[in-house]
Amino acid sequence: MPPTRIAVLGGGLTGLSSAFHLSRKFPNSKVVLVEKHSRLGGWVRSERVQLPQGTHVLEAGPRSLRPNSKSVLELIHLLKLKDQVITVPKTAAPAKARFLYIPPSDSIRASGLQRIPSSLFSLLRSPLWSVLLPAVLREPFRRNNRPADIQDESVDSFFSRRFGETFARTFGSALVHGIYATDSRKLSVKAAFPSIWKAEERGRGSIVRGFLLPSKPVEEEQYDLGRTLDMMRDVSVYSFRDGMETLTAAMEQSLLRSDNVEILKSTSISGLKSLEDKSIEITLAEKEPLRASHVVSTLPLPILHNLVSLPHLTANPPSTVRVVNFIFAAPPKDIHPEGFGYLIPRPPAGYPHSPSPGILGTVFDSCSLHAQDLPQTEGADYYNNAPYTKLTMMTGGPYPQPPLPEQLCSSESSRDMPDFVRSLLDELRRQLGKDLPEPVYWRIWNNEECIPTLLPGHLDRMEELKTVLASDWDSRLAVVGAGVGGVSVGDCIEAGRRVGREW
Ligand SMILES: C=Cc1c2[nH]c(c1C)Cc1[nH]c(c(CCC(=O)O)c1C)Cc1[nH]c(c(C)c1CCC(=O)O)Cc1[nH]c(c(C)c1C=C)C2
Repeated sequence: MPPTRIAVLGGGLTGLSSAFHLSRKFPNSKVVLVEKHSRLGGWVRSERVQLPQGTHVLEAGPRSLRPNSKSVLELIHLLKLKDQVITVPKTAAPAKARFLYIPPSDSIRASGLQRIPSSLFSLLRSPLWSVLLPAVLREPFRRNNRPADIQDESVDSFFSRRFGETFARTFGSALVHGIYATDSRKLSVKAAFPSIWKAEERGRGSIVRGFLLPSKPVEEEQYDLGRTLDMMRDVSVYSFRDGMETLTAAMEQSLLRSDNVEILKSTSISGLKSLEDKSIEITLAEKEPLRASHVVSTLPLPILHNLVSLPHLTANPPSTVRVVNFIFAAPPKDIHPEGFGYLIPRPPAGYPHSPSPGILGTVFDSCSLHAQDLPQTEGADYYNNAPYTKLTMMTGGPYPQPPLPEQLCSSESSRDMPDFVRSLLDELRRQLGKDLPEPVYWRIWNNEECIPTLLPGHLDRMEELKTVLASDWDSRLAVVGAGVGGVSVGDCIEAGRRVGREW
């Protein structure tokens, strides 16, 4: 029976996408979106700040998208956001130049900011060659060393087996910092990087061989893309003129215009139970309970665990990421090299036990996102001529961190720079090897428990969860979101697009 009333729990990316797609797919059903906070959008938060000579978009969460996610392109088409898209071509510096920062204390010979080679020529000239080249050249000739009895393992164990420990720590841990903000020794390779896990199988033990062989064609999903693919030709990454919140705000506006959608903000959920007639009752704090024929939970799994008894909801520990935006009144050329930014690998001795700045990486936002800032730089040469530079430092994850000021703040609200921000700035000067000017603006965001670390065995656990949802809840309760499927913006939108297919 098609759903009569669908409750979508959680108004972040997955919740908004679920409500948007379900309300279109079931136009005769009522969709109620319930969100604890007074705003929708979850971790997607963009803010335009006003400085004496212009305005700048700052992001707290995801800031750019890759064009390979068709579910996001479809939303851009359906929500008519094409004119607000800003793109970075594949040939531009931020697409090509990505860096690692290797501290002088590291055991590998290269130190400082090192460009990650993107071609054989650049590899041969890179001080990183001694870590990269022998590891990659030897890998196809190493014996198949995946133990027969393992179904999954950590990213670090996987890369160490195939490329050696130094490669795994230098590149693997940095990659994992930049996506999951976690320790690569804990993250499941099969859940986080399924294509690499499959490549090893295809290459009969060798990842390199596996990537050289054709992979099985997968059944193509159909998307309503309009002309978005044309717009994305030769694009490396993209965003929106007013930041990523454009996407979540447009979904919210579309839901507000829909006759069959109701949005309940500032509404906490205190319970969830299946009733005799198979409908589901959602208990709300300070409001009448809600009855639904079907429920989509996009809540973080540990939060759902407080509402209902289901297996594996607390298996994955979440990472907290502190994000600090800086604006300097100087062109990017005076602050940093041209490029996307840099990632920092795990220290050779592991993460410290005492609080530290804990920098995972820094994004050179002006390079990819200068089109968000006003006034626009005359001519194309923003790198040499823009009057301002904006960049973002990402900290936390597996690093223990010092306490934050009680009130999260920015240079607008606080006269003095907190010690934490000062320590980041000192570290930034060391890492860039430059005597930087004082920033004219800074802003702290604390993304508390924002990304789950999917521990090995995650995919099997999620299969078991699905089985229980089918047997005990008749598949009327769907559990989706970053803690179940992938953590990227595209994964969250896709999860919302697919939910309810079996209803
Ligand atoms: C709040 C910080 C976040 C960190 N990772 C993510 C967030 C939201 C999630 C994430 N970041 C990336 C991906 C892969 C995207 C894909 O399409 O494959 C995901 C799921 C890649 C990425 N990492 C950084 C940037 C700017 C991007 C591009 C996408 C985006 O804007 O999020 C930089 C970065 N992110 C984090 C750290 C520690 C870091 C360091 C420089 C954590």
